[in-house]
Amino acid sequence: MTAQAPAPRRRRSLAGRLLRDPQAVAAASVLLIIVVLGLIGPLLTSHGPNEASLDSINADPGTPGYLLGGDRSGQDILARLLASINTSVVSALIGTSIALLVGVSAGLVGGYYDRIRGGAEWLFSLIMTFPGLLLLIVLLPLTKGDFKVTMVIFGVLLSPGVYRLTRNLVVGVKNELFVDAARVSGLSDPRILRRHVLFAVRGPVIIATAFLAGASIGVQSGLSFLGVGPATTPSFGAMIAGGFAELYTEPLQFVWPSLMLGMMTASLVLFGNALRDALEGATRKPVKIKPVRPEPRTTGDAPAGLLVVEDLAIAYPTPSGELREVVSGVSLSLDAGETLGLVGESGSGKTQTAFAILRVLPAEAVVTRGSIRLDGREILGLKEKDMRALRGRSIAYVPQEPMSNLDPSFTVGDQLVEGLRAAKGLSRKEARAQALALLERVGIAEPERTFRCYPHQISGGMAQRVLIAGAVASRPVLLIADEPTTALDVTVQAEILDLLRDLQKELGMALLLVTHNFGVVADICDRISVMREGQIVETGTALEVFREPAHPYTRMLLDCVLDENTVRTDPPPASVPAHAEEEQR
Ligand SMILES: Nc1ncnc2c1ncn2[C@@H]1O[C@H](COP(=O)(O)OP(=O)(O)OP(=O)(O)O)[C@@H](O)[C@H]1O
Repeated sequence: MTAQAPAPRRRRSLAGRLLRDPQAVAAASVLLIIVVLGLIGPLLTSHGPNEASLDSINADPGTPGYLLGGDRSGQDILARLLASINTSVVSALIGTSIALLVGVSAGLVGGYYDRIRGGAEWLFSLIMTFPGLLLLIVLLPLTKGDFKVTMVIFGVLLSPGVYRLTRNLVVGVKNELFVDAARVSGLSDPRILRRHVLFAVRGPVIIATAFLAGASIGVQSGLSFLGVGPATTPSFGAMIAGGFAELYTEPLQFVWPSLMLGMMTASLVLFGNALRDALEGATRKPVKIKPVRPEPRTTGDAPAGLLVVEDLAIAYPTPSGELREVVSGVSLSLDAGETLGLVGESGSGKTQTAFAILRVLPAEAVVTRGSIRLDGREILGLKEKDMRALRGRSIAYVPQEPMSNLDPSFTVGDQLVEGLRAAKGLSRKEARAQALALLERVGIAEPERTFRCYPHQISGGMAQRVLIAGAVASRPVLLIADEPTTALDVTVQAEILDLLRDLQKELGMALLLVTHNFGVVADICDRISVMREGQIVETGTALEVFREPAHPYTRMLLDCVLDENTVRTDPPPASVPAHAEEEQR
């Protein structure tokens, strides 16, 4: 039986992903309708936005020729509203383009060339010190209140944010191998920047664009609300200011422009969020699965055992929103006091299976089907409170990287005592005595001294012994050890395996040993399950699997294990230096 590689899934285009997102579709539709209304504004109204008539001062909505009524200057509210859309759109286009042009170009160059970065940092820090809105008001004599010139300046004021975003992204990708490869292949720097670096950083910059557009519209409206700029420029801000004055008598004059401004900026922000999800991949809420109730055992052939995993499947959402299975239908069982080796190459899903049993999978992981029973009790679907009671008591865990699993801020003793008190409700004194006894039991020569040490003061092997001491403290029925020796010296590896085997016998624990190394399982495991691409391809007793591996993948893994026959026996060439010969011996 050979496991089939999953067929590659086609990745949807950005437009395709946006079209499937209701938020993106709704926000883009609202924006499109508003922009089109602005463009065809002259066709929808019989008056120009600046045309005033004494007869139409505060005209009621529905007055012939004044669908939304007249304002306090006798101007058509609808005509001004539609013309204000155009002012906003032009403001957004100018402000965003200038910010992107200045910020992205400087960010690309500043991020790529270290020698230019210092000057660029200084310049953009200087720009950031200017108080934006105030500066735009102070520059009024220069801009003559023209909103287009004002937006050019505002674009420059927005550029430091874009510069920093781009610079950080470029610094992150410029040492990637694909950029080195482009350099080695003889591409010029400008071409590398345009083709490889800009392409790699485009996502966050595109997302920022929607927010820059919203900011430009907001500032243009804010300035015209304050009366900066000629009254002949139709703007939501000026309309809101006018409506404010008539708030109590003609509240609708205030409502229309506020509503339109709110809809435009909210749609831009929502569209920006949808763009981010589409480009960077949204994190799905983890799907809660219903616990699989154990079937009543009428026939007696249902698998029994301390730990029974049946048809377990774990998946992760991909950026396109589809689920990718990393564990597909794993079944295994472990009796009390038994040792099962879960073996497979890197990425085969061993750790994911172990994490599912411990119920510590990342939040984005989705258990799509299956059942995990410990002593007949279904673990999937168990309340987190109940699961916490199991973890560290009935099920314990020994990790791969002992050093990174000890908190550097606390002594070894503090960490053991804390764990013991939480698990067994002991007094500080009792917990200390037990911790010292445990340290001695796991083979630490000077328990008192180690108890007072911080993690950086002990070796990796000692740290692993400390973690094993903590794991077995509450006499768990199941110990899961995930590559417990991978990070250790070869000599220490054997000692740690011996310790695990001794403790397992002494305490009668079941041991699930996750490893990629057949050598490790050879002398410690009763049974072996071989995993490949998320599936178990073979299970058997250690003897069966080593003597007669049934699956070609198992045979391949076994062939990778070095034995005496693979050691070179031919004499070293004459040119090998003496010290190298010494080492070979
Ligand atoms: N947070 C995650 N998001 C998406 N995929 C993940 C995540 N964590 C793990 N995977 C994927 O799950 C698959 C199985 O990973 P797992 O860590 O179980 O492998 P493993 O067999 O334990 O290998 P190793 O010995 O290298 O840890 C891998 O393809 C990995 O890329």
